[in-house]
This record gives sequence, C-alpha cells and structure tokens, in this order.
Amino acid sequence: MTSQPAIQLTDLTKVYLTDSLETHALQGVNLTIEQGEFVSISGPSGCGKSTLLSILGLLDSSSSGHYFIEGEEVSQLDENRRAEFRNQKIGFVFQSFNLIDELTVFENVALVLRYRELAVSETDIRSAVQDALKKVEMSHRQQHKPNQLSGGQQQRVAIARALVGAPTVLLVDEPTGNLDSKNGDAVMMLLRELNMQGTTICMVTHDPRYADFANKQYHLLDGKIVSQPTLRAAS
Ligand SMILES: Nc1ncnc2c1ncn2[C@@H]1O[C@H](COP(=O)(O)OP(=O)(O)OP(=O)(O)O)[C@@H](O)[C@H]1O
Repeated sequence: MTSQPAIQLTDLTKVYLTDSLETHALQGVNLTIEQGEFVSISGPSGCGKSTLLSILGLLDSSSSGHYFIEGEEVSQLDENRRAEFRNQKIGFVFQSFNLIDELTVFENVALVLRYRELAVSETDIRSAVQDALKKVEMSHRQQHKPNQLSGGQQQRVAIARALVGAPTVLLVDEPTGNLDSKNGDAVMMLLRELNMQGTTICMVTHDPRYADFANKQYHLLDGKIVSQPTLRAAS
C-alpha cells in the first residue's frame, strides 16, 4: 500500500458519439478516493454512474482528463497494460454476480489469480482463495456450483472473487439489486465489515438507503459530481 490516494480523477470527461449525436456523459469529474475509504456515488438514471464505473474499472477510456491509481496515470495505457492493471488493481462486484456456472465456488474465486501475468503457485492460490472465502463466510461451500447457492451466497462468493487478488479498490455496482432486503442488508454489512478491515470500496447505487452505508457519499447529476460529499455519522 502507498500513501497516494487509491484513486484520483481530475477533469474527467466522456463523450459518446453516435451518428451525429454527442452525449456528454461525464463533464469534468474530480474525485479522490483515499486508501481505506468507503465511498458511494449515487444519482438518477442517466446521470453517468455506469460510465464512471466503466472508466474506473478500466473497461472504457475517458475522452479527456486524468485518471490515477495509487499515483500512476492510467488514462493512456495500451490495452495489454490496461488488462494487467485491471487484474491487479481492481476488484469488481456486479449486481448480477457474474459467476461461471460450470466452475465450483473455489475455481470461480481462483480464476483471477490464474489470469495473473506472473504465474501464482498452486499453494499460494489455494491459500488466497481460502482466505477470501473465509472473509465472506463461504468456506463451507467451496465445492458447490453457483446454482446450488442462494442469491446472497452467490454475491458473497462474488465478493470473495473481487477480494482474492488484493486489489487497490473494490468497484461495486448496485450490489443488492438482485437480492431481497434481508440478503441485501447482509451484503451491505459485509462490505462495511471488509472496509473496516482496510478494503477501499467505491460503490455505485441509485438507492439512498444503501448509499448510507458508505462513509462518504457523492452525488452525480448530469455527469458532474455536485457539492461536497455527505459524511456518514460514526455509528
Ligand atoms: N455506449 C453509449 N453510447 C451512447 N450514449 C451512451 C452510451 N452509454 C451511455 N450513454 C449515455 O450516457 C449517459 C449516461 O449513461 P449511464 O449509463 O452512464 O447512466 P447511469 O447513471 O448509469 O444510468 P442508469 O442508472 O439508468 O443505469 C446517458 O445519457 C446515456 O444515454
């Protein structure tokens, strides 16, 4: 870990061009996420949340501005370096879990490490996967397939997969969208617990109730972060 912010965006813009139409999805976003923070970004449909998350996750590039991960500029990386950074620095948690049905829980979580540029030994993979599954209390389901688990359990495995590579930041996209409120709350409590253990989290949600779990809440409107973040009172 370095003393640099986990993530820093300066004057970031994204313009989509379709036929003759320009959509200014992000219009000069400035955002700093310090190591160890739990940040939420919320806003109405179409305000640019998914666009921002795709750029933060190095799945898409910005039109202008700068993006730094731990002080290193990543806006201009070529596709290979970008994939490498994505694998090492970013953990994704999606609304739809995105687990691979044919693989066991263990293999779903291990996959991130198997894709590492520098090979990770089988012993290290086993130990990292077991640690990650322990953190989300899913050690007892290692040999199950995703379709043998409840939605809440699948999301916990997805969180283990996001954690296993010790990323700089977890990017979390509407993590409770496919869960009932009981399982949704449990997933949010787990994220808060992981944050208290040191994991940096950036979560995008349209649900103000869940945004409240974050320590710092940003609001996005028409592609801009509006006003100062709301801080959660200590609980
Ligand atoms: N691939 C694309 N091509 C053209 N315009 C796009 C594209 N993706 C998004 N947009 C436009 O950019 C703007 C921001 O979209 P984005 O999906 O980031 O919003 P959002 O806040 O995630 O919305 P929602 O909550 O409904 O998912 C919208 O006006 C959208 O129509």
